[in-house]
Amino acid sequence: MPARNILEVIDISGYLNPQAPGDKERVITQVGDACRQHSFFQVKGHGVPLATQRKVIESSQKLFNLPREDKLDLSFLKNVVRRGYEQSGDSVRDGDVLPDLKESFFVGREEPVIEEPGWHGPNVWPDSTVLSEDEFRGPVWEYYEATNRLGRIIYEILLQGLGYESPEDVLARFTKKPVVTLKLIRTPPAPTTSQPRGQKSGTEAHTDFGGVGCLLQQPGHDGLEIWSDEKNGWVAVPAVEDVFAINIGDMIEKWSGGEYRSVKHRAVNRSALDRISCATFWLGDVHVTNPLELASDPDEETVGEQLYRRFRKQYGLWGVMEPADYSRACKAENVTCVVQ
Ligand SMILES: O=C(O)CCC(=O)C(=O)O
Ligand SMILES: [Fe+2]
Repeated sequence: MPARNILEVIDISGYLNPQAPGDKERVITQVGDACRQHSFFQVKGHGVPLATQRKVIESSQKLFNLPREDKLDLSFLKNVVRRGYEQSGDSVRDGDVLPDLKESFFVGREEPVIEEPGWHGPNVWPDSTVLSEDEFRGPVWEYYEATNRLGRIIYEILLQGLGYESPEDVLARFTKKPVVTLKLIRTPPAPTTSQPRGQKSGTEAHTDFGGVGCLLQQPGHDGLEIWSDEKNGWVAVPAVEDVFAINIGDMIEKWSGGEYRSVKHRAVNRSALDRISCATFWLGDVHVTNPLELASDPDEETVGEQLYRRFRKQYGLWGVMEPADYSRACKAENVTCVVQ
């Protein structure tokens, strides 16, 4: 396997629109090698239109620039399907004393009613008098759909790299209604005064919960750093327009028997300006256990259970609800909840 640069940008257009025999296979090999060596790679030629990327960054800025009260009206902690606004300070990473500084906004698959508390239901959108459809909901949804497609394609490529010749058949086992979450993030500049223990900025060091993460950094606003065992240090990933950073989460590490590992990363904004990033996490169906034959899981943990385990820890400070509590919360808030 040729040694690959951790910051290599792989052009996946040969997979999406092959022009010559071997184009698809070349991409599959490049991605597979990058995953085995670094569990991280970047892509161009991905099919997400540039205009869609630019608009989602502008829309995110508009949302985060709203008055704090307007944002807190949309709080994800009040929402039974965990959509909406996460204020700075809500999330704490393993081993850290103080919480992340970043603020976020969560969007997921749009369902008309709460089908499954904690997972599937309507999104939370700012009222159109606060941010019009054109200013926020439209561009954000367009981006959600485009990166939903990209995440699925990356999964397809990863599965082929693991030796599955018919990725569609494998995907059919765990993606009937996959959880796909978009997180819009604003990371403030790192504080200039000396830091209390554990708090640097933005998003502290962590691995992602689940499957494939597709991250767009606001061009020119670096921040993402990947841990490299080889270098025994952090590697800064430059924020280049039209390039997505892709990383593997804990669930794929488990499912692939460690062949693809979950990479530790963090976001530190070393500039004087705010930084926007947009992360789409492509997971799987809530109730499936490992659909691959590469590793057995004696606990038979489902996708949903894995996510809850991590989510509870990360937001434990604020008492995140257990699944059963969601239906009670639905009743209390008088919202439709089809799961009791
Ligand atoms: O903001 C970033 O660049 C990284 C965010 C991230 O790693 C996450 O939200 O899981
Ligand atoms: Fe992450």
